[in-house]
Amino acid sequence: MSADGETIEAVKKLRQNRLNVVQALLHNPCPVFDEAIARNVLTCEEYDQVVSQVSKADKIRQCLDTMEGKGEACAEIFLAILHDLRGTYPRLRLWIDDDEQRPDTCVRDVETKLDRFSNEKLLFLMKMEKSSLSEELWKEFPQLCHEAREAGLLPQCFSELFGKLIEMNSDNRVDFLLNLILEGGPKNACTFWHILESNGKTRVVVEKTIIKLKTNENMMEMLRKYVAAKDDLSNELMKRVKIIKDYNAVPGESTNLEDRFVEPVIVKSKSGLAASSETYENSFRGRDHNFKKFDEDRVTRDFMFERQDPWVDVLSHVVVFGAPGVGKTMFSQKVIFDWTFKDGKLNKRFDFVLLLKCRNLNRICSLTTLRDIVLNEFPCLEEVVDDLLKNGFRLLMILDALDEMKHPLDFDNVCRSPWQLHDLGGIVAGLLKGTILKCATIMVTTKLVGLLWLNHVNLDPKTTCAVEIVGFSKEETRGFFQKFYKNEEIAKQVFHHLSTNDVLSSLCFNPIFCWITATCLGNYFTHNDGKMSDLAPKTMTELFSQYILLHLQHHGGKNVSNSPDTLLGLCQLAFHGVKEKKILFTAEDMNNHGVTNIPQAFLSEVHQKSESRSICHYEFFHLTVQEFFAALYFFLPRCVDSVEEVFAKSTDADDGRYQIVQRFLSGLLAEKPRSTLVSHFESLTTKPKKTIYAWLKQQKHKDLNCFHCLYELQDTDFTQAVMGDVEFVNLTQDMTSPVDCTAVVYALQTSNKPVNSWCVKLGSTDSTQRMKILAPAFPLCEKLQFVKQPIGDDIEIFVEAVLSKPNRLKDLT
Ligand SMILES: Nc1ncnc2c1ncn2[C@@H]1O[C@H](COP(=O)(O)OP(=O)(O)OP(=O)(O)O)[C@@H](O)[C@H]1O
Repeated sequence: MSADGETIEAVKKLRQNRLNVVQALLHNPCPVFDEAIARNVLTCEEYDQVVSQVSKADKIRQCLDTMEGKGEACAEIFLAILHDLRGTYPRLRLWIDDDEQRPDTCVRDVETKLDRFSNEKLLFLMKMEKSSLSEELWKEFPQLCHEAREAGLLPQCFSELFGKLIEMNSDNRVDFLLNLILEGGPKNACTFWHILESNGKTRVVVEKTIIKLKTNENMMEMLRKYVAAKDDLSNELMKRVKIIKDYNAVPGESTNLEDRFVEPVIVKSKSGLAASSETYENSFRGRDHNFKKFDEDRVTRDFMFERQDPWVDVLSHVVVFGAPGVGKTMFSQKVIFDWTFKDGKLNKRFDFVLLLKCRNLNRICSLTTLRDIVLNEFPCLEEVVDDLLKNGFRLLMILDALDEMKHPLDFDNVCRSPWQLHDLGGIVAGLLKGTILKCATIMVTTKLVGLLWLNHVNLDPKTTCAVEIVGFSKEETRGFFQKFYKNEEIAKQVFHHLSTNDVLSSLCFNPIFCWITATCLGNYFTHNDGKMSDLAPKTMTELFSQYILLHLQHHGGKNVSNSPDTLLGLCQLAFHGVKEKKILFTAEDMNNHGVTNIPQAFLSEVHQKSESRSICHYEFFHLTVQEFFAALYFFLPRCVDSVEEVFAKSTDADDGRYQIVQRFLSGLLAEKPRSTLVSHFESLTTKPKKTIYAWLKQQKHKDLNCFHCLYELQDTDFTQAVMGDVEFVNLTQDMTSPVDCTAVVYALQTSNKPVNSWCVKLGSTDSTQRMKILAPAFPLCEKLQFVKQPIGDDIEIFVEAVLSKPNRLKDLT
């Protein structure tokens, strides 16, 4: 209330929103001034004073000062003017009441008509009219660029490149500008229409468009159909992606994507696709991920859909690749989920998103058209499909799991039109090559093997964004457990269990192993008394045995457990694969090993291109699973291969192919995994025991892998026996990861063996973590030497460990 009792709500509102008003009106405040004169709240003198200010911002401020100075009644009328003109200044809608009851008193004809259209319709209208707008606005281009900049409609990168932008002189310069405006989504399109309308030179273009709309029923109808189809598609996709089903879900059981999804580490591919595809061969190894090294190249989901070069019109390809189980499918689900939210960045960028799963496309065997494929998947697009597929502008087409595509991609005979009858291989090849939907963005997810297909496309690096999903770092793993258990306490306990066990936690960088670990460990931590937690899997073999059991109980594993022949064949296939460094198997391989009934719980289909056709291969859904089955093979009574081979090979220092198999072989001698597995398998022998024990004794731990085997074996007596004459002097020099440290410390602590001299190298990236793992073993040493690197910041951990129990330490350097 003011001193004379008058309420001062309107004045207060104007004052509070002063900055908002200035920003909203900035691109052209004149219509507001005109309306203020028309409604008698601004006199001619006051108007002269307003327009005599130098900048537009100061003109608006002067006008606001005048209104506030004239009191509540004037301020109320001024607020009403802003309300009536809210269509011209969309930013006003951020705070001004959008009260439909309030009658529009504005008399400005064209504007009222623009106001009748939703922002979405104005965006589609701009798209539809792009070519005629391009022609008619060519001359006004520099002025429009200025106005678009003032209204904040240009992407950030053009604040620096603005000088270059207004100098553009090409025929398609307006087209380019309109693309930039459209990139900002419906609100920006609406503001731009109003900019056109408020400029004397361009107003006629708006009027012409409105008249065209009024006289052309089809155009009006098309706008309506577009908006409706987009809504329908959005609802349909939301239904499909918001729920995920775990591998072991019982019928009816599901989880919300948002309740499970954790942002994985994604890095920009530096080497380019050709080089990355070559590394497929090398993917046979390489589990250790040091996430720190990815920090620099890490990218966000939004970044992937930004044009890398500001001057290109569209981003043509987004390629997302990564190891099996690393979360490529989950990622594309999340992209779609984000799009379904209005006002999100992706929703502004793309009007339509289509998801085609290559596995589903495999069902198509006859000639077809892209139009039919799309309609079959999304019948809700019936009314707009032809327009949509004309060139695909502002369309995101996602091809999920290209590696699973059965049809050969025919790059010599590509499809050239969405309406052309063609085989599927030619259609997908056309999408990748851009002979169809040339203005769309095609996103492909694939394992490395699928990148071989893309080598045929010569993707332009300026219009392509290639990224690799690397997996979860420690932070994401923690986040995953929190989401998975939905119980802070259990998540904490499991995470703690893992942080004291590098053997298991090192697996969790791959989301699928993170899920396996979470699935298997949960039961051990649900009881508050903590009694069960001691029984939780500690070794890789215990974890995998639990997981295999889980798969056999659910998820179609029954044909393995009910059929000893299938199991034997599967294990034999796995072993021969490891032996030949092979992870992809043909149908012939399957036959040769007697795997007639493909167990989908463990093997997935991959389609690899050869000269002119696509060959169907099978692979274990992860190499580690293959290695587990390879080890299991030697415990089956009908195994015909000799386990000696697995240990003989390890003398060749460069060949690590059997390392993990050796660990699983040792682990399968241990009691816990055997008792887990025995309920589902025909009896497991102990045939390999003699060879494994002999090898471990004879190696005397020259090979670091022996320590891992001892860890998996969990046999205290044997560990004590073999640790008798081990030389430690340079042992940690070979330790390449914290997991190695864990295995060595286990052996030392179990045997309680005094160590004469030990040279420790902590490494530069994870020295604290290594120090924490190794420290409990330091009291056993007489002479301890830290090479290349002093203890430094980790001194406290060191001191605490050494003083915590009687120690033999005499010499420390
Ligand atoms: N970002 C994530 N957040 C949470 N869980 C994830 C994530 N990514 C993957 N997962 C888990 O890992 C499992 C496998 O993921 P997904 O199927 O997406 O992998 P993929 O890379 O497509 O595998 P493949 O190459 O074998 O087809 C999912 O079912 C889920 O349990």
